[in-house]
Amino acid sequence: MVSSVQAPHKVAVAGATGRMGHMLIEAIRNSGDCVLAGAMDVASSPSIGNDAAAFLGHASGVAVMADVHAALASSGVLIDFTRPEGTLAHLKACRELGVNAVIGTTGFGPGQKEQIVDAARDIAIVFAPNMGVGVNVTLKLLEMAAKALATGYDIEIIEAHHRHKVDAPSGTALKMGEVIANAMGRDLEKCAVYGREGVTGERDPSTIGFSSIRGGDIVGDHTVLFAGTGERIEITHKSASRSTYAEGSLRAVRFLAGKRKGLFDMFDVLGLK
Ligand SMILES: NC(=O)C1=CN([C@@H]2O[C@H](COP(=O)(O)OP(=O)(O)OC[C@H]3O[C@@H](n4cnc5c(N)ncnc54)[C@H](OP(=O)(O)O)[C@@H]3O)[C@@H](O)[C@H]2O)C=CC1
Ligand SMILES: O=C(O)C1=N[C@H](C(=O)O)C[C@H](O)C1
Repeated sequence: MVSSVQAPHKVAVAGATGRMGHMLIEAIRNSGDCVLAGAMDVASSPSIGNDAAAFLGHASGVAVMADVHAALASSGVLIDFTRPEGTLAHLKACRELGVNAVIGTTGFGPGQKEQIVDAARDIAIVFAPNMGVGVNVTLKLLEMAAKALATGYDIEIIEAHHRHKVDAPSGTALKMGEVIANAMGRDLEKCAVYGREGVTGERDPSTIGFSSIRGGDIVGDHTVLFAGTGERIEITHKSASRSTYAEGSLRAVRFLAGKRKGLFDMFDVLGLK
């Protein structure tokens, strides 16, 4: 449902010339209740100074800027799909200016995640490794499957992404592992196995395995395999377009309208908790 609370939502986009940046600027333009109020990218980007919607053949009146504070000056919320170090620098500025944030970036280490938790004491943040509705419903299905298949089934998570992706396993695969481990009362940090090579020995039944494939223009595929004796169950989600991530991000923007502080995820946004 499209909320009209505080609409139009004034949205800044970080990584404005990236794959998700472009998808978000197009989704904002088509949304009806959000307006592009700021756009930022790294200082070395050749697009600095250009209109942020030029790639659509449209003039938004918003230039891509390297100055984070200037790009946030007219915005109520930032959508950030960049890199962990960039997101954390942007978040510092959001905190100083009282701008809320939707964070889709993946690849954060534990200390970096703590910084996001800390920022949520002052501003409202939606932080999720996958903004797509379908993936979040898949996470709920996995929770149910993991409880029912707690013994006798080996769990393997296989993800495939495009050749440009820089982090592995994907944030979504790690979240799937976390949801499954929590449902089974296991600690993912202790039971995760990342890739296999050489003489590995027999499989330890308490482990959750991760395999990552990188190639071509694969948008994002995730399969969780529950391999038992005499049967196996596979739960798969495949993304065919990044538009699902952009639409989910705009749902997060609407969810944050009127919120002052706190850390939320897409289960909160979609009412799946
Ligand atoms: N949560 C979700 O639903 C989804 C999450 N993602 C995640 O979003 C992130 C971005 O993905 P994608 O759009 O494909 O990546 P891209 O590389 O296409 O875009 C990243 C953008 O961020 C900029 N950037 C890079 N480093 C920094 C930095 N240190 N500070 C500020 N800006 C920076 C890049 O600029 P330049 O190109 O000039 O370096 C580029 O404009 C990844 O972490 C990815 O895993 C992706 C899709 C969905
Ligand atoms: O880098 C990507 O492209 C994606 N990243 C996210 C992740 O790491 O899970 C979400 C989606 O799979 C696409």
